[in-house]
Amino acid sequence: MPYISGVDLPLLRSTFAVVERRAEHAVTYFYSHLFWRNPGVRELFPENMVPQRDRLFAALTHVVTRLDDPALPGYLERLGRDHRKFLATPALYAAVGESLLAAFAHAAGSTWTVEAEKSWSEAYGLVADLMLRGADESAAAGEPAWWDADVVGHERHGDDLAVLTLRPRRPYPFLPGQYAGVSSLRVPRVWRTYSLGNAPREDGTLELHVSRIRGGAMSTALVAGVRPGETLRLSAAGGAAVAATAPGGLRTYICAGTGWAPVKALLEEAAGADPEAEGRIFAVARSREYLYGREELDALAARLPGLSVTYITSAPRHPRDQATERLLTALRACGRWPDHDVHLAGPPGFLTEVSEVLAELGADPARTRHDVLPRVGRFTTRPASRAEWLLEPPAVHWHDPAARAPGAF
Ligand SMILES: NC(=O)C1=CN([C@@H]2O[C@H](COP(=O)(O)OP(=O)(O)OC[C@H]3O[C@@H](n4cnc5c(N)ncnc54)[C@H](O)[C@@H]3O)[C@@H](O)[C@H]2O)C=CC1
Repeated sequence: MPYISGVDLPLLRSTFAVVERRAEHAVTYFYSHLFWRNPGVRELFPENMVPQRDRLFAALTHVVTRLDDPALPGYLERLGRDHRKFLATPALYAAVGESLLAAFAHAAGSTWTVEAEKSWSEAYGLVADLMLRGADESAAAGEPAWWDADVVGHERHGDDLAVLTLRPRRPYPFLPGQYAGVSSLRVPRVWRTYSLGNAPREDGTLELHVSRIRGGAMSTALVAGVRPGETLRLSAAGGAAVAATAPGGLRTYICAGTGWAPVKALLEEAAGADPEAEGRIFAVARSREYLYGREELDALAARLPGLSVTYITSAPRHPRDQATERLLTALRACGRWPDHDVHLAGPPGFLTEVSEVLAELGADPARTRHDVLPRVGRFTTRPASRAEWLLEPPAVHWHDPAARAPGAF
């Protein structure tokens, strides 16, 4: 049963299938319409609109393919709560709805009937209402739209890596293994997610581990620009890769690059709550110079003597991904995979490759935990038909705020 009554779901999906095939065209029309009709709105969006364009259709696809999913209202309420950081007002939701329908009408051509328009208008209204309800509830609970956090430490590890220490100005609730949206005035209105690199501390400080991405404005600003004394913004912590292994349970932690950050947080938690923990840790980096967390990992391993530690890097002058091959060889030599919880963090390609091999080795996919990471998609790589979406629904670029940290704000 669709949870949205009065909306013709098959009609909604068939018009969306037509619009999706002309996605690039529809998105260009949508933003032109939105900015032309609402001149003040352009400045709410980042300067670089290219990633934004993919995000719009990824989000729409997520909603359209799940209109009959009972989990959708909760998802939309959390999304609305998260959108407070974009300063999304009821007027903006209304303007977006108007431009979306105009763009759909334009892209759908003769398939855009009065009935289709009515169904889309009703469906958008319901989506916007649920998102606004989530935003209102979070504001009524006293949750800020974002947390200001002062940079109190900035440690460089070579040209491409930095560990930032932040002190939020008000209590920031999170669980070990979660991530936060981060924004800097150096790159206005852009938000990127980074894992929090520590378990909650008494002094409230947080670590962000940042690897500079070629051409990435935010990662470059955080690694090479930001200095102590500056202020960053954090959105509410989210992420589902947080369930700690029950005391006494076997576990394997595998991290690559700055995927060390959430694993470090989980290990800090285990060192406090479960020092007898048994299992293994694999820390992977493209070269020895990129193993920036070695001292901390050795110190944590000393507090967790039941966990073996293996460092793996590519051989000198070998490609970055040789480290993954070496890791997979090491994982194949390990036993008892069905008995282990596996905590994984690292680049998306790494997660895909390692998860597949772990499943072949007998690890339980339900006990293999990692964040849902965005696929870097362009229109050209988007599935072309509804059948393809069903086989391989595109991942949503917005982070999944499903597992927010509990607590007072
Ligand atoms: N919560 C999480 O899961 C976190 C994920 N990350 C992700 O990690 C990445 C950071 O990258 P860096 O620290 O620069 O790591 P990196 O680019 O130096 O990669 C580290 C290692 O991962 C493996 N790897 C990388 N790309 C691969 C691919 N496509 N296929 C197979 N193996 C691959 C290689 O062995 C490489 O040596 C970002 O993509 C970020 O999104 C970062 C922090 C937390």
